[in-house]
Amino acid sequence: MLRHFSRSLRFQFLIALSGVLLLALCSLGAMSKWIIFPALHKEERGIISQELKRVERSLALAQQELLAQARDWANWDDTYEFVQGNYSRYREVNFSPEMMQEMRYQLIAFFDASGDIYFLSGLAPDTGEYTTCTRTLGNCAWMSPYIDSIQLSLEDSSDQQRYLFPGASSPAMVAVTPIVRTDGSGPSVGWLAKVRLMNEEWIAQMEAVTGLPITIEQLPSSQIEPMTTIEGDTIYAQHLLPTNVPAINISIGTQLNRTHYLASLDTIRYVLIWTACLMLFVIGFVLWLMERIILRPLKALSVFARQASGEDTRLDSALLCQRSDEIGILARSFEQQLTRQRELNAELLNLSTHDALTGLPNRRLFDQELQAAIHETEARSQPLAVMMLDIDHFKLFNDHYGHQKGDECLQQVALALQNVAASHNFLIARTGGEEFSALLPNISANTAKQIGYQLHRTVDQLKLPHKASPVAPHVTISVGIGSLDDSSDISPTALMSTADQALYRAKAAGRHQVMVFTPPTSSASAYTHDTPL
Ligand SMILES: Nc1nc2c(ncn2[C@@H]2O[C@H](COP(=O)(O)OP(=O)(O)OP(=O)(O)O)[C@@H](O)[C@H]2O)c(=O)[nH]1
Repeated sequence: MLRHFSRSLRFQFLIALSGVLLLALCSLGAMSKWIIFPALHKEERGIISQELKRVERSLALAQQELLAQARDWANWDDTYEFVQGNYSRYREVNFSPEMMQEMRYQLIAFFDASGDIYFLSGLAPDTGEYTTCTRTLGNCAWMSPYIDSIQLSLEDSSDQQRYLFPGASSPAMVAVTPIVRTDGSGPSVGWLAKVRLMNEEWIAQMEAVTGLPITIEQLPSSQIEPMTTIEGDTIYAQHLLPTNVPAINISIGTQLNRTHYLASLDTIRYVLIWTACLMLFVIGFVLWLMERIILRPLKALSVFARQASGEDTRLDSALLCQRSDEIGILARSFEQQLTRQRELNAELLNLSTHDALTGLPNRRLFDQELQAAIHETEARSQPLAVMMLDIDHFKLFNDHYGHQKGDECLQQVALALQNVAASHNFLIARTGGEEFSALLPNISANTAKQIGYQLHRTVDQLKLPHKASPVAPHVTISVGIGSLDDSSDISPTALMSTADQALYRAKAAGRHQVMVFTPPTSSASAYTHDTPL
């Protein structure tokens, strides 16, 4: 059963379409894994990268703003005069803790033309205490690292500059610019530097401006952090910015919620699952269609063919033959061939069991029927009679009238004998050249004798001329009758031998007579009959 199914078209279609489905699903999976998901991921990284650049631009703007504020003060005649000691009230007029807090300056430093400290004003990072001094000592000691870095930068460049500086608690942005007159004329008489801490307060302001969460850290230069990291439903991106202290970098970063990305993933997964289900349905539907349109009719056709080859008369091909498609054409031509084949078979069977000249059953059919009749007779204990009939002096007929006339004579005699056989419902066959045999089941020897006379009379009544016959002027026959009761055994040969012996005695007694079998004398026991088995 399983072996048969594995060779069927249904199985082959199933395997082929399952293969197609598997290939399509693998393609979908591969496309998702190597094209769709990476594209989404790239898009997500692109978005966070752009947001980070926006934060960096805001930082650059903040630095630019601080530099502009420093330049505003440095390009002012009052400052110009103050640094040269010509404006004593400059401090009182321009400096106050409120101004420092409002402007979020941590430190404002003035340097003379030789780069030495002229005046310092700042808010202590720890206490917020406002101090002014001319040296980085006492309350102004916290200013020392800033001042050192500024003086170092003055050595490198005499132009204005801005940079990031790693502070003790938080990094700071520094802007340094030369002090000149308001109209920009005259030589620089010193430098002015402003320092603003990038502390939590500053970060909060930046977050308000950008609308993004911002993290700022100071990292050793040796520590290289990845640009982008993903943790759960959050993606982080950061950028390392150099400071004027080579050993330390400042990392500025931001983060985004991945809900958009995760929602896209969910949507794509949903689409993929539904696509797979749809494909499954389509392939199932195709299989169903194939089953209905091709496989079922083909199966019916194969059943039709099997039944036809088995000569099954129950086959019903009407539905198949009514179809207008290729299967219908195939079924119709198959049925036509089958009908033709049956006709030929019937013709062949008829040819093999009937005599071509007279149309009577031949010896082959007679012997088959004889065998069957003996079995039947045995089983039911019924009588069975046989006859042998022979045209008298038929050689002389042929010699006198010719072979053609002899054939016609045989046909007429056969027809007459057949009519009698049909009326009594027994079988008569042409079993030799001019010899006929009759099989009379369930008929006693006496009744057979009556029938023998009837046959004898019938041929007589034909009055077929036979001038050469020494017996009569017309064609006559001799009849020998035997029966199962007369036979010592029940073989066909033995049974036919009784009729043959009776015929021989009819011939010997002068022909043109009916003779019933009588047991032979010892001298007559050598008579034989050549009926084959
Ligand atoms: N025309 C014709 N003659 C046939 C046919 N078959 C056999 N014969 C002839 O039938 C004749 C039979 O002759 P025999 O066996 O000598 O018998 P017979 O002449 O009838 O003599 P008895 O039977 O003794 O009365 C032969 O001449 C055969 O040629 C046939 O199909 N057509």
